[in-house]
Amino acid sequence: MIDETLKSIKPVEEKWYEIAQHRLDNLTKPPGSLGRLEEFARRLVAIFEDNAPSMNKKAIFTFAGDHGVTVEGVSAYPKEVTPQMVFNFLRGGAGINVLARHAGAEVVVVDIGVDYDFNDIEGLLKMKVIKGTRNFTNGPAMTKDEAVRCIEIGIELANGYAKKGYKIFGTGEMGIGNTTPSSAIAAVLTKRPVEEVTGRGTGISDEALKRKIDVIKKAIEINMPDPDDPIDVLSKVGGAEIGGIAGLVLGAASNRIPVVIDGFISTAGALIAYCIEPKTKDYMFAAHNSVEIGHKAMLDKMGLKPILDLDLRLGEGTGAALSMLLIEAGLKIYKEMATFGEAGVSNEIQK
Ligand SMILES: O=C(O)c1ccc[n+]([C@@H]2O[C@H](COP(=O)([O-])O)[C@@H](O)[C@H]2O)c1
Ligand SMILES: Cc1cc2nc[nH]c2cc1C
Repeated sequence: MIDETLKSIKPVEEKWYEIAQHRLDNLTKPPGSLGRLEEFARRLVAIFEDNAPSMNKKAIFTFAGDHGVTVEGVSAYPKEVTPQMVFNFLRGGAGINVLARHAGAEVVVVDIGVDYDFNDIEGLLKMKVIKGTRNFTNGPAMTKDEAVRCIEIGIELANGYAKKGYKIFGTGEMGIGNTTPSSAIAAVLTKRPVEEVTGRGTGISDEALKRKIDVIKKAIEINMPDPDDPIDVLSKVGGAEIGGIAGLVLGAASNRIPVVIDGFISTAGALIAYCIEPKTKDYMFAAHNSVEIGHKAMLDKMGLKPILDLDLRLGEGTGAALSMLLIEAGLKIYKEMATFGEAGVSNEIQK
């Protein structure tokens, strides 16, 4: 299934950027004066291959998973918070629910790896691959099959929501401990020292940060993830929600749907997808610059420039929801602004 998806991922065509640029330069403004809003419009026109696309249906996928490595004391919060927050998402009371409502996006909550039995609770997509990953200081977090299954779930969701007419996706996640595997992925795939890509996550002490760095170093030493094999990296030092996000990005690209990448953990998932197929980059928007150090290294590796810089570090998809509003603003400018000709405004630049 992954191979089939990869085959259908095409880069966006230069021709469409030129078509979009031509219109942008005819709108009543000095060329380039709407800055990155113009970039968003150009990219959307090229992704959709449509000069007047609409993005009325938006979905943010919040993948939840637990992490065996939390027994090492790498988070400021207990792992029970993961299922508790899932209930909060389903009741509509979490940060992502508020900001998604603000952005007019639907929140899709996916249990891909929570160490809790939700039974038949309404509103949750039950796609559990694993009841929490294994503690990766002793061996791989997941088997290769489990990692592949997580990616497939992301692809299946992208295919299903594309079919239902959704036009833009956002990524999000919830998982106590998940900045630890994300830093491990960042270190392996960007080849940076662990210290440079490991931060405080939910807000750990200096002492816990030292422990977290040692834990990640040990995990990389013991598991020896192959930096040239992103699925090997995902299975050995990753997490279920990170795999789901990687799959969603691959599926978005194969369906020609723009995907807004949230913060640090989402970017680790996006980086796995990028290393599997670099063409996915054409479909990605980096929502924001997370407080988490190490985020920039991953964005730089993919050549993505974050849209917002609001000192966010919540995850869930909150940054993705906010930046969707700006991406949409760029499209509205493109579709609704008058041209020089229509408005009778002179387009002659004085010498
Ligand atoms: O999105 C981010 O950049 C981000 C940065 C730090 C923490 N988080 C969230 O906090 C949790 C992980 O933090 P931790 O300290 O438990 O590894 C997880 O539920 C994430 O959604 C998210
Ligand atoms: C309360 C809480 C909410 C979260 N949302 C994403 N990560 C989180 C971590 C905590 C601790």
